Formats: sequence, structure tokens, C-alpha cells
Amino acid sequence: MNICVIGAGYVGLTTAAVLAKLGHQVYCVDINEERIEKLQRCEVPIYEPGLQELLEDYKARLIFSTDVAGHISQSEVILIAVGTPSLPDGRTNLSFIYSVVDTISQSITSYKTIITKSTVPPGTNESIHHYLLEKGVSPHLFDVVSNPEFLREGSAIYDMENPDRLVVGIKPTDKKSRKIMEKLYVGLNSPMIVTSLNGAEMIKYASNAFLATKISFINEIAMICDQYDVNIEDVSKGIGTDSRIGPHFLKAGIGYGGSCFPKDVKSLIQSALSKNVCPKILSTVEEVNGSLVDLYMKKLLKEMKDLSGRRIAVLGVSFKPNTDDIRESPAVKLIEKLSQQPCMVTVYDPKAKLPDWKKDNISIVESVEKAVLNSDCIIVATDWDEFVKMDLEKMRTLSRGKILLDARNCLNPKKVSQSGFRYIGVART
Ligand SMILES: NC(=O)c1ccc[n+]([C@@H]2O[C@H](COP(=O)([O-])OP(=O)(O)OC[C@H]3O[C@@H](n4cnc5c(N)ncnc54)[C@H](O)[C@@H]3O)[C@@H](O)[C@H]2O)c1
Ligand SMILES: O=c1ccn([C@@H]2O[C@H](COP(=O)(O)OP(=O)(O)O[C@H]3O[C@H](CO)[C@@H](O)[C@H](O)[C@H]3O)[C@@H](O)[C@H]2O)c(=O)[nH]1
Repeated sequence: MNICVIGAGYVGLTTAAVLAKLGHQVYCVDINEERIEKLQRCEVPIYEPGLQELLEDYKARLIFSTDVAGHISQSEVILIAVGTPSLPDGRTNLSFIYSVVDTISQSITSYKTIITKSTVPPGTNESIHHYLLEKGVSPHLFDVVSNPEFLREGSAIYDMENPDRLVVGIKPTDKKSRKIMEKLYVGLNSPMIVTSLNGAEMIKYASNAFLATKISFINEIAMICDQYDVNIEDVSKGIGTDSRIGPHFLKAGIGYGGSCFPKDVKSLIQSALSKNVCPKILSTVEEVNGSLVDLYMKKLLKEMKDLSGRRIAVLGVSFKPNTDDIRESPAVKLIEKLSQQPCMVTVYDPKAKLPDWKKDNISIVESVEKAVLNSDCIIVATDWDEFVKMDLEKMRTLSRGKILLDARNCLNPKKVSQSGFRYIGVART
């Protein structure tokens, strides 16, 4: 099929590459000229393991362009994968979505299946359908499908090629889209859950909210364990082996970040409030998550008393390993909090796109060794393999202080102590 993927970000690029691999002709379009020029030169503008290779392997079936309207006209299937960031009040900013829908309304001359991959609040796809009708587009020229994406950054290609399920929301009157969706994903061996448009949208939010809830839950349990000298790893294993609970998303630490959980939990809260439902659990999930950077600051200040003139090495800035994404990263919040203290913060991340902090007491360096050199304290803020496997003895000789704060509970406390550091995690005995 001829497919137009709109938005060449984490989701759009991965979708485009995987659909090309599945045998489709893909036009991946974006309004960001610099991004498209890079892609035309086979340069991938984001760090996602395996993406560069996949895009190169299937370049014969992949065209990158800024001609959004032109490629919409040429395609039978339109996939919308533009951003849906938070508005200041937590609702979802749908302006990028509607800008695309406007372009579609102006360029549609033959039948299109319009698939929303972006995460949008319940009711959005129904509104897109009505909006197109209001713009004078004939109902025979389109169907709107909700097909939320569940990939994780860092393992995006694997997740897209091996989804646990494909969630497809269609209108009851829509007789074509189910077949088109089966054709689109032919080759993927995953069950398809077909529901209403609102149903598919809700599945996406409920899924992210549930995972975020598991993280805040285990972080709250970790705070309690910390006071009773209980090892949180034992608790996570102990509860996670109960098949009703499951082992995933029970890793305690500095909390969740990224471009999805924070904004999607906020958006779901707003969707609930707009219908007079008071979402108590979701609000608490956010509250617990929002308290964790302060918890680690407290742990640090308890150990070091006064940060005046101290050098703090922060290892990791991205919101999780294997991505360059720093959106809503707890590490960024921690660095910003630290920089309000009279200390020097030296930051290293293997891939993250670092912001220009414009602060005299934050310096960015290009290696772990440079970050750790003469530091009074090392903080592991992202669980990159490079930090999990670092040579602790070497780090001890480079640093001048002995404190190692593991904000991801990703290091082995015994090994850290044996190398001469004082290990601080949360609930690690
Ligand atoms: N990042 C993830 O891991 C992930 C996973 C699942 C779902 N999602 C959802 O997918 C959507 C996209 O997320 P992302 O992280 O890929 O976003 P992103 O910010 O990486 O990419 C979005 C792209 O859309 C482009 N764009 C904006 N307006 C446009 C327009 N009118 N026409 C063409 N291109 C336009 C932007 O230039 C940008 O390149 C969001 O709704 C997000 O919640 C993201
Ligand atoms: O036990 C855990 C698991 C994760 N995290 C943190 O949670 C955040 C999110 O992690 P992860 O879910 O792996 O990354 P994302 O790429 O944000 O993926 C989530 O958000 C995407 C966007 O909606 C969805 O598609 C995915 O299914 C969903 O997992 C990161 O900061 C992690 O460090 C923890 O603190 N503890």
C-alpha cells in the first residue's frame, strides 16, 4: 500500500521504517525542513538503537519529504504521528493534530483511511471525523481509525515489530478499515483488539496510567522499606513473581519521566475532571512521582550537610537509557535543583541532547571519567549500561569524595562499598 506517515519523530520514523520493511511504499513527511533534509541524507535526527540501519536497509521504499499535502494525495493510508504535548493546565495540545487534519481536508480527492497513531484524549478521533465533515469533505472519502502506539523509546523497533497487541478503534459504521488495518500490519504476529474510537484512545491512556501507577506504587513502598531496612529489590521480586502482579515496572528510583507518562497521566486527569470525575489515584501517582527528586536531594544533603564549594558529578540526563530524549527527565530536574545550591555540577550522558542551561555552575563533559574527576559525590541519574558497568575502583581513584548516590538503584551496593564508596540508594540493604 502507499502510506503517508505524518511526523518524523520517534514514533513516525519507527513506524515508517517498519512499514517499509513490511513491504509498503512509505512517504514520511514533516514540516521540519532541517529534519527532513537530514533524513534525505540518511542521517537520523534522533538516537534510537537500530533505526539508522533499518532506514538504510529499506530506503528503496522510503521517501522523506516536506510536501505533506502532495504525499497525502498520493496515499491510500494516512498515519498521523505528530506530537501531542501538554498545555500548561495539563490538557493535551491538539494543535499539531488539527493542523494535519486541515491539510488533509484541503488535499483529499480520493478515499483515505486516516489513522491516528499519536496519543490523543478520548473523543478526539470522533471530533476529527466531525471536523472533516464540517470542512466539507465527503463521508465517502475517508474513515478515521484510532491506532495508538505502545512502543518504548530505546526498544522502539522491537516493540513495533512485536507488539503485545494492536489496538484498533473504528466507528461501528466503518466497514472498510478493519481489512485495511490487517493489510497494513500483515506480517506482524500480534492479536488485534478492535474497539470503538473512544475505546482505543482510553486503552492507550489507561495503559500508560497503569504503568505509571506501578512505578509510583513501588516508589512509595521503597520509601517505607527505607525506614524498616528492607531491601526493595527483594520486595519487587517477591511481589512480581505473583503472576497476578507481574515483574515489570517495579523498579524503584527517581521516578518516571519521558515524553509520555507525565503528559498522559496529566491529560487523563483533565479528561476525567472535564466530565466531573475526580481521579484520586491518578493525582496521587503524579504527586508521588513529583516528590522523588526532592527525596534524593534530601538524601544527598543528609550525607553532605552543606554543598558549598562541592563538586557533584551527575551521570545520565536522558529519562531512561538507550535514548537521547530528555523530555520530563527526572535527571534534568535533579540537575536544576542541584544548580540552585552553591555547588559545581558536572554532567555527562552518552547520547542525550543536552539543554543549554546557561548556568555558571553546570558544566557538560564528554566522559564519565571527566565528570567524576575531583568530584565530592557521584550521582547516577540514568541507568545507562555504561554507568552500571563502570570501573568503580577507577572512579574511586578519580573522585575526591566517597559518596555515590544511585538514584536508579541500578548498581550493586556491595561492589560499590567494596570499591571504597559509601553507597546510597533507596531501600537497598
Ligand atoms: N515517543 C514515544 O515513545 C511514543 C510512544 C507512543 C506514542 N507516542 C505518541 O506519539 C506521538 C508522537 O510522539 P513523538 O515522540 O514521535 O513526537 P516527536 O516530537 O518526536 O515528533 C513529532 C514530529 O511531528 C512533526 N510535526 C508537527 N506538526 C506537524 C505537521 N503539521 N505536519 C507534519 N509534521 C508535523 C514535528 O516536526 C516532529 O518531527 C505523540 O502523541 C506521543 O504521545 C510517543
Ligand atoms: O520499573 C520502572 C520502569 C520504568 N521506569 C521509568 O519510567 C519511565 C518510562 O519508561 P518506559 O515506559 O520504559 O519508557 P517510554 O519510552 O516512555 O514508554 C512508555 O510510554 C510510551 C509512550 O506512550 C508507551 O508507548 C510505552 O508503552 C510506555 O512504556 C522512564 O523514566 C523509566 O526510567 C521506572 O522508574 N521504573
